Amino acid sequence: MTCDDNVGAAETQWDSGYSRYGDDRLREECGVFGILGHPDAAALTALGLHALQHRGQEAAGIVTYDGHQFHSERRLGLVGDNFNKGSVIKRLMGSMAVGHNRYSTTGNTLIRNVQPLFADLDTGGFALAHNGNLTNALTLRRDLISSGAICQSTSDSEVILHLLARSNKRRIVERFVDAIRQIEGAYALVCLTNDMMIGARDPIGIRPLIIGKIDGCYVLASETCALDIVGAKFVREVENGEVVVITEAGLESHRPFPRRPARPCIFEYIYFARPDSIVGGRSVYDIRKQMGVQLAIESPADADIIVPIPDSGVPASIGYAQQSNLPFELGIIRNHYVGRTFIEPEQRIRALGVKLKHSANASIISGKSIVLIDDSVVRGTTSKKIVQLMYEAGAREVHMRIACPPITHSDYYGIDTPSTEELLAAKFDVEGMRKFMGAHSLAFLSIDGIYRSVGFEGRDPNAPQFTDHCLTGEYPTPLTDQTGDPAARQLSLLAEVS
Ligand SMILES: O=P(O)(O)OC[C@H]1O[C@H](OP(=O)(O)OP(=O)(O)O)[C@H](O)[C@@H]1O
Ligand SMILES: NC(=O)CC[C@H](N)C(=O)O
Ligand SMILES: [Mg+2]
Repeated sequence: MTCDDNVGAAETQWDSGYSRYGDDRLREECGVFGILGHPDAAALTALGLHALQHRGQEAAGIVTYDGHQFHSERRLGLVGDNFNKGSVIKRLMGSMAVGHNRYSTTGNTLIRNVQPLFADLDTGGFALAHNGNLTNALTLRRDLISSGAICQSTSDSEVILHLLARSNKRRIVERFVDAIRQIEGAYALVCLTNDMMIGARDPIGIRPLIIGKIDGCYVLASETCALDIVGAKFVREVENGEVVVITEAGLESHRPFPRRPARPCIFEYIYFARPDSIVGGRSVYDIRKQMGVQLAIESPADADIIVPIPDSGVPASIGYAQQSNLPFELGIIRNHYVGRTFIEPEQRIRALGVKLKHSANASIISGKSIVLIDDSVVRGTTSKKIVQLMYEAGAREVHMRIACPPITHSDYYGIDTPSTEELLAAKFDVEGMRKFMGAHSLAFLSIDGIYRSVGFEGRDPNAPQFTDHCLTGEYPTPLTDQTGDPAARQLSLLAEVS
């Protein structure tokens, strides 16, 4: 099957539970944002989503409530292309809004899967924005369908709406708690009802969610960079397993799960979050720089200059250069009109994207022995292309250094890896990867090096401080859908093109 076979194909959830529709895409994260009680709710949500664009480039949506009706705009494409007109923002009336940037993990890139999802419940309207991925969604979906549910989308997130609708509890918050007690996996949720905004994080807090305030109004967002853009002040994080209910009267906190230690995803620090965000009380930029420092301590290289692979490799390169006392040089120039390539849906386009995105600054590279630094290697598309580019620009030696350990396992919590076999580090050992890339030498940061960069002495094997399943294969929740009946992975018989 080629990538193009994806178009118009009925949707099936394949072997490992990932959404494979004939392409080998690796997708990640989503961005969520919500605000209650502000006259410019839709405009601020559009700005917040803009700041969170790095978390999802596939589609964006905003739902508002004006006291009488909900208004929804859900579009395929970037926030800046779809929510840049006054007329669109004007249509989104009301002082309550919730927004979402999507990268699909379950369900194709179709308008019916674009969030926020909306349902008319007997308690009123309910809009849902979800970052993460549910690991028992297919099992729940099959049960719901066999008891009469008619699913409107093929996204895992929709099961939450059905569970809410079917709950026999009276109050909406009780129904919500009833619903999230049945789901497994990763979720940071921002929801809107007729009179409240609800935020929730899964019991170990895999995906981030923070609380801010602007002009006396509460804001919920995936990252602090979304607060900064609208001028909101950071209040605190929504804690793991916490449900916050925000009304005009203020914020109420609920604890529907037994208390457990948090285990947020280590990849927020490695790649996902924006470097100017503060995640878990730590600056992402500082941590990435520390990853570079640790990498230089563990795997020094005899070279002339340090060259970052933009964008995410930049902070680690600064740390590596400082630690090794070598000059930091922009040997690769990044084209600003190409986004994140790792999250590009199709491998063919991703490969072209990498080519378009990075150009060699030959006057810096020529004749030099260089250390190339990137934050991570997934398929190896970027590193292979860039090593080649460096040699073409006249590099004498190219030493590749990666500021995280090899990614050997797939993710089930909001990053859509194609299959474990397609991860470069699952196919080859370090020497095999070096040969694949064509580099003179190759080294990865150790797992303890990652934990040291975040401020610990190392990884606590008895109670790991983060979930690092992609690096260790230790999954922190049951993977129910992986053990279920493969027949249940047929998501929809309907073939659609958009
Ligand atoms: O091994 P690969 O499959 O190529 O994936 C890894 C690359 O993808 C990411 O960059 P991306 O272009 O997505 O985003 P960035 O601009 O934030 O670095 C990451 O920073 C690596 O450079
Ligand atoms: N990456 C995400 O957080 C995706 C959210 C949800 N699972 C979807 O596919 O729409
Ligand atoms: Mg990169």
